Amino acid sequence: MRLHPAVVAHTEEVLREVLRFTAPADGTLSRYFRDHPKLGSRERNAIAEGAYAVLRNKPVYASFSESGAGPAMRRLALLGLADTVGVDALGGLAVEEAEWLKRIAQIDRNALPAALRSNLPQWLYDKLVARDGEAAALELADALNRPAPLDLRVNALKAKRDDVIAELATAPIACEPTPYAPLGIRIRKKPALQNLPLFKEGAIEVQDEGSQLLAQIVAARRGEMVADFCAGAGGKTLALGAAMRNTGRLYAFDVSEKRLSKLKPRLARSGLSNVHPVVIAHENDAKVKRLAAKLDRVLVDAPCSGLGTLRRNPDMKWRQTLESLAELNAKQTAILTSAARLVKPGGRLVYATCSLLDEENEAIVTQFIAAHDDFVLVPMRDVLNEQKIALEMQDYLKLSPHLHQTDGFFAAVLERRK
Ligand SMILES: C[S@@+](CC[C@H](N)C(=O)[O-])C[C@H]1O[C@@H](n2cnc3c(N)ncnc32)[C@H](O)[C@@H]1O
Repeated sequence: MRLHPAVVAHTEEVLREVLRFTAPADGTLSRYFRDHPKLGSRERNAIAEGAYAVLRNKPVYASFSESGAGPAMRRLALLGLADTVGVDALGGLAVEEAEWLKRIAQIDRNALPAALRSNLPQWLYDKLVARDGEAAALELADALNRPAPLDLRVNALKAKRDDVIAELATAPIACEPTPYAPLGIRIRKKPALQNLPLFKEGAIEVQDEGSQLLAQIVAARRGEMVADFCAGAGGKTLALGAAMRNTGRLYAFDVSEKRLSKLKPRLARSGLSNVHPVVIAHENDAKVKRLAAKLDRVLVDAPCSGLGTLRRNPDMKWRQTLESLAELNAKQTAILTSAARLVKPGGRLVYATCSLLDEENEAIVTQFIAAHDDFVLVPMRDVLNEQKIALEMQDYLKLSPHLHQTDGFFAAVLERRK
């Protein structure tokens, strides 16, 4: 069945806002749908998919839309929709539009110049090519430009992975265990989970496998004192709290009250009572300082460019610049330095980002170790061995979508000397 002809106009309208890049695209889309309550779920999906395709493929679409007729935004919307829902599903196309889309479909995209085909901003493409070479950079770009699957984490306090997979199968939701994370489940489609008893009862949470692995390498144990320094909406906090079997004390710090408030309903579902969310003014807040040298584990999931999550947030690549990167680097160093003070002798500090860039990752850690001789790097291969995770790594955890089918993540484990 064809989509309502208004879908193209809605996609055009939402793109006009999204492409200003003044706010995250997911928020803009949610607001748009709230303002247009009459749109059905099929239409909403098509509009969102179409708009995301434009964000993913903006440079290639811009070159395609040099041909064709009609308003530029409509051409972009048509390209996005044609690539996702397909031309045949689109209602209300003018004859010349349908013919133009057919001509575009014949173009061999692999024959386009490499930088254009990467669909990355030039500065980012140049950085990746300089580091990895053109072939690897293109492979990475290609994986980053595809939608991600939906990963779940099973809450070990409430269920077992095999039982959850069996229950999902009855829904019916086709899924499989994730290859590396012991509690992960991967779903290829995007079913609505909110109404499933498994979700309502807190047996499952949405969390990328890479993010689950980050929480696991923190290796928080029963009865320990732990801080998730940049907890946000608590994706990793929930995994840490469950790993601690709901014992000990887990502080969830963040400067954003709004983000931290999103942790509350998730905590209620999870059944965790060992988590203490604390809004802090900045990384040197007195609430942080009084925990100096008291904690067994501190996770710094630092604010970063988010370029490892382009599969889910394709607008990030257009919202980051070399200037914003430099600002982030200063913040990352400041937060890591302050969080380090909380670690007790023999305790561990984990620095993590969802960035793919060395300057937000290795460079921050190397600089930190050079300035703090009381911390030593624990090679990631040892940490992964301890945790029985079958991943080949050297000193650091470096996950990327083209190699591990996860979002891009980085992590380093540092131990405070006794
Ligand atoms: C990568 S996000 C955290 C995501 C979260 N850990 C999760 O797994 O869902 C980084 C977080 O750092 C927070 N942040 C920024 N500056 C901070 C600071 N100075 N101290 C603590 N948190 C900060 C941001 O508000 C944001 O929520």
